[in-house]
Amino acid sequence: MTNMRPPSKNILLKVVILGDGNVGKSCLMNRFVSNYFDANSFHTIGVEFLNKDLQVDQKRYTLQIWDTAGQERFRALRTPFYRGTDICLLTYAVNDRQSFKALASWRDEFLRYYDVNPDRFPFVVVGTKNDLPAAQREVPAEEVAQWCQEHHVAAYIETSAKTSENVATAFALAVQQWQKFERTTERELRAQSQDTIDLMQSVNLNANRNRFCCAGIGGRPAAGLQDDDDYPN
Ligand SMILES: Nc1nc2c(ncn2[C@@H]2O[C@H](COP(=O)(O)OP(=O)(O)OP(=O)(O)O)[C@@H](O)[C@H]2O)c(=O)[nH]1
Repeated sequence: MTNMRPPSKNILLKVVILGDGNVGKSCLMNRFVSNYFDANSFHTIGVEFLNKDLQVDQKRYTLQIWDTAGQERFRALRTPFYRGTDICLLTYAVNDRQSFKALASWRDEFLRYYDVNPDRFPFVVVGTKNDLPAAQREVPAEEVAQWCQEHHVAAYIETSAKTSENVATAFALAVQQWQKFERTTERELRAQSQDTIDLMQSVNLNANRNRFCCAGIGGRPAAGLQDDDDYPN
């Protein structure tokens, strides 16, 4: 019995990373999963995924991280993988204004292929290449914060796959956003099931009333419905 492993209690979450080509999506994933940085990373073709276990707020998760190809010509290869996503990271590079401007179209593309309510889905904006000198920065943090506010994205973080700064924090933040929406959904489901129970109670009351009614019209009700107190012999 010593080699029996306890069942895994990890919650599996599918995380998709989107953003323009060259912003650093593959490097972000590789730094997080393998603690590795490739200064000559090649373009991704289609999608690639890696798993990584993570503990957030005393809960254990397995993140299934999908790194997608940012180049337009690979659109048809990446979009079939959007369905079933739990968390979407929208990435841009702090030294590439165009990649920041493209965030809205990445979000739109995601929503076109995975029909979820954008206001209730954990999108997280991730700035990459935060290690670059200030003189190369093309996207001020305040502008990103404003974009997030306008698009109802609650979380934004800048990272560097090169130095590791904020990489693990970005994924933990993303899980926390997921937890937030999950808790809201759970609360609503609980409230709904409470309503259902109340509804069932009123249905039962009606059922009792019908039973008396049937007895009055047609004599004795069917055997299964009879209550000895109500129908004395
Ligand atoms: N300075 C710096 N360079 C980075 C960082 N992350 C990635 N890079 C570089 O940016 C280039 C592109 O990185 P990738 O991770 O391949 O970019 P990608 O977004 O996956 O690109 P596609 O596969 O074409 O979508 C590579 O030369 C990386 O070395 C970073 O944090 N800092």
